[in-house]
Amino acid sequence: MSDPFPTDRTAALQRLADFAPRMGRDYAQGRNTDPGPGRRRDVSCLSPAIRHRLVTEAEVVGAAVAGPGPRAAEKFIQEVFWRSYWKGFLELRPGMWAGYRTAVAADRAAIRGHALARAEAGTTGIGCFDAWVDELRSTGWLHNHARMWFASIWIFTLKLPWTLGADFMLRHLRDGDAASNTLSWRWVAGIQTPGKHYVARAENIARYTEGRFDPTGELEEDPRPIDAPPPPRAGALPAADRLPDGAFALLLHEDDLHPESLLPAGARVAAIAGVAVPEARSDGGCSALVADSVGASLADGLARASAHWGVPAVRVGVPELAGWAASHGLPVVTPWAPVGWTADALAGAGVPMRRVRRDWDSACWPLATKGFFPFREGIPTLLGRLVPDQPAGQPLWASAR
Ligand SMILES: Cc1cc2nc3c(=O)[nH]c(=O)nc-3n(C[C@H](O)[C@H](O)[C@H](O)COP(=O)(O)OP(=O)(O)OC[C@H]3O[C@@H](n4cnc5c(N)ncnc54)[C@H](O)[C@@H]3O)c2cc1C
Repeated sequence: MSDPFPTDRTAALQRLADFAPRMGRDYAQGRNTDPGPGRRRDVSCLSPAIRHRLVTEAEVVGAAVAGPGPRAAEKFIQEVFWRSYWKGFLELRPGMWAGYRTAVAADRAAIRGHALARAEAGTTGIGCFDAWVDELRSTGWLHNHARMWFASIWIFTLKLPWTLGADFMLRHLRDGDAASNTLSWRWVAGIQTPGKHYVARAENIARYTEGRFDPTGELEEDPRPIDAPPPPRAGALPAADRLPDGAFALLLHEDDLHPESLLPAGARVAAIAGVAVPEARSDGGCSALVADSVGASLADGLARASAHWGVPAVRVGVPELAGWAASHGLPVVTPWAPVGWTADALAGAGVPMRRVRRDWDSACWPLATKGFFPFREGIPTLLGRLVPDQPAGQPLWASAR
């Protein structure tokens, strides 16, 4: 069977085109159901491609607008904006990522007994949970609803620290993302929206897995939310840099692999390199599947960039970056790496870089000051600004509902 998760832009665009007709009613009705690997038709499975920007959010939302239309595809469009919301939320509060990394290390050092090992090995005896561990390890992906159930069972039934669950998932996810993963785990635990936790219920799992699993009697269904301080207040989004007037060296990384649409026509790219450190996402590294998937996506980005600007492109390690930059003697330009392990690695590379940011991010991120629902009110305006070609006769949905 071909890989269900595209690692090159051509395959991702094909997947996008194939799924676009299902972004309306099919998605709205079927997105919560997980019929299992090989049988999913009502979700796009595009998250690794979007996470690396083999296809951009603007292209994905543009396909929904041009296909079923903004009203019919409202639910799908909102889900893509959840990603932008989470990215913005962390970008305005970078200390949450550093705090999470510290907490993972502390919780790992403090944990006693074998419960963590059983959870990570998928030998808890809870059939659905053990199957999701197996699926996560073998495919690098889980359906959104399964991620919610998984995190809830990890926290409230197995009573393991949420940080270690987030770390385990992140090591194995091909779409692994500092913002979406950390903040979704916080949300399930009830510390992102304080006091509101997500409780996995056997009846809900049986219904939305179409009877593949029925953990009746196996789950803690009346837990208290985790007690922790609320998220910090939002800070300001740092300004992005301007492109140099003359030639520059372009440094790509796993957070944005479509430089053809990031840089303006006429940009004078004279050298290209790419860096990927997926193993830096956790002190425990990442799975081989994740490393291969990220590496293949970066290789595709480098090959396209090389063809587009007509200069060679090489993959380099972080320790070689300073030498690569010095050998070209040009200013280094890089897509804005959002808060996470790549930004951490680039900041420690000792190379001055100009960080350029997409209009999408500059428009969305500053709005992530409060909860998603106030953010959602701004989506029609964002759509009008970021997805210009709205079909006639299909106005955006009304913002207040
Ligand atoms: C505990 C937990 C951890 C998660 N960790 C990650 C992660 O590390 N990386 C990641 O990309 N997503 C994460 N998600 C969000 C979501 O599960 C995946 O994005 C989604 O399952 C991807 O499937 P899809 O591509 O078929 O999405 P579709 O339903 O087809 O949606 C289209 C796109 O919208 C975005 N999207 C959809 N739902 C969400 C959501 N709830 N939050 C953020 N973006 C969303 C994704 O880019 C997705 O590809 C997590 C969710 C939970 C509950």
